[in-house]
Amino acid sequence: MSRPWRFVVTGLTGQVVQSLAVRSSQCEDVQIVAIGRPDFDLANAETIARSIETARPDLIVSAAAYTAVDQAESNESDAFAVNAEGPAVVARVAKTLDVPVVHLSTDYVFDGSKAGPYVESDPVAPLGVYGRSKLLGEQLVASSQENHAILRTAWVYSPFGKNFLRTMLRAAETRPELSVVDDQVGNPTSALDIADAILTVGRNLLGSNDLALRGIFHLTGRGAATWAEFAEEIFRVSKTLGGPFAKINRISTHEYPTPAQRPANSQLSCEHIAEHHGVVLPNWKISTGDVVGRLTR
Ligand SMILES: NC(=O)C1=CN([C@@H]2O[C@H](COP(=O)(O)OP(=O)(O)OC[C@H]3O[C@@H](n4cnc5c(N)ncnc54)[C@H](OP(=O)(O)O)[C@@H]3O)[C@@H](O)[C@H]2O)C=CC1
Ligand SMILES: Cc1cn([C@H]2C[C@H](O)[C@@H](COP(=O)(O)OP(=O)(O)O[C@H]3O[C@@H](C)C(=O)[C@@H](O)[C@H]3O)O2)c(=O)[nH]c1=O
Ligand SMILES: [Mg+2]
Repeated sequence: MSRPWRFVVTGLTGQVVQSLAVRSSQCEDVQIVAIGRPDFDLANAETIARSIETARPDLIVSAAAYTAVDQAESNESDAFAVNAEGPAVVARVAKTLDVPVVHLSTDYVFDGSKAGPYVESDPVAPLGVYGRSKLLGEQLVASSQENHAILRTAWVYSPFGKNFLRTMLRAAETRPELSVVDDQVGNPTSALDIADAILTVGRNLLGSNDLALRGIFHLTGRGAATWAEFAEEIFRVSKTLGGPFAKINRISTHEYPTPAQRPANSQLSCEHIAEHHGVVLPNWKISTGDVVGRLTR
């Protein structure tokens, strides 16, 4: 067999990076090489080219980001450096090396005013700094390296790092009831499923010059939920496994004030990636059960 493809992934401890390490260990044809701070710092452009070149990528997965949505409101220059200017440099290096880029983006590029699921061509109108910085990141990546796939995902959870699912399980260890917003609808997505999709999309980009494989794609778990419904499912499963449990009080957004405004509806339609890359993620309840199981075992 020929040597495995080297997928160089930005970030060391991120949910998607760690999930790629898990999933690639189950396949022979892809090796994951993670690069991160201090050697590779998106906020320090001089570190970017050298660390990518040293890692000798066949493909770059641009997964690192400033993901603290509320903090971004008061740290605009940091968010734009990490989510927009840094990824632009990454994409320019990819162009120089002639390797494809898979770049991750977010449902928060939309304002949530649409009635149904958003398609890739729907108008963007981010509500906050995080969404605006990620949108500029998409635009700079796309214009720097045409050989790209931008994957917009949403509501990412996993056994790793900081995410809503782990926040809920931890909170339930000390509190019998939790109040969670029930008027924001989206698509909870397991980072382990995202990792499987990135492996498939990456192989497709390396295997074909077809333009239909390039561009923006929505990539989320199947099915929609409110944050309160997501929390209830987390605890339904956790309870059956003898893990933490809390009763959910369904509240509205105005009862849970936050620095950043979030879209009321950020459901994404994933037909485009199904058609062109053959990628369909499991229903969010299936993967939520899997992740709660991994954490409660
Ligand atoms: N989390 C979510 O709910 C969603 C995420 N996304 C997008 O998916 C991608 C992956 O997200 P996720 O895995 O959850 O991210 P995490 O929040 O779990 O991790 C963020 C990663 O970014 C890295 N990072 C942050 N700042 C820098 C920097 N200055 N230089 C280098 N690396 C840096 C961190 O590095 P370190 O390891 O050093 O801490 C970490 O590895 C991101 O692009 C995000 O915008 C999209 C929709 C939803
Ligand atoms: C912890 C908590 C949150 N909430 C609300 C706040 C918010 O509206 C919603 C989710 O809160 P979080 O802070 O976990 O989620 P948030 O940081 O908004 O998550 C977003 O992260 C970025 C990176 C993305 O790209 C998005 O797709 C999305 O996943 O739940 C409650 O109502 N009760 C609670 O106890
Ligand atoms: Mg492998």
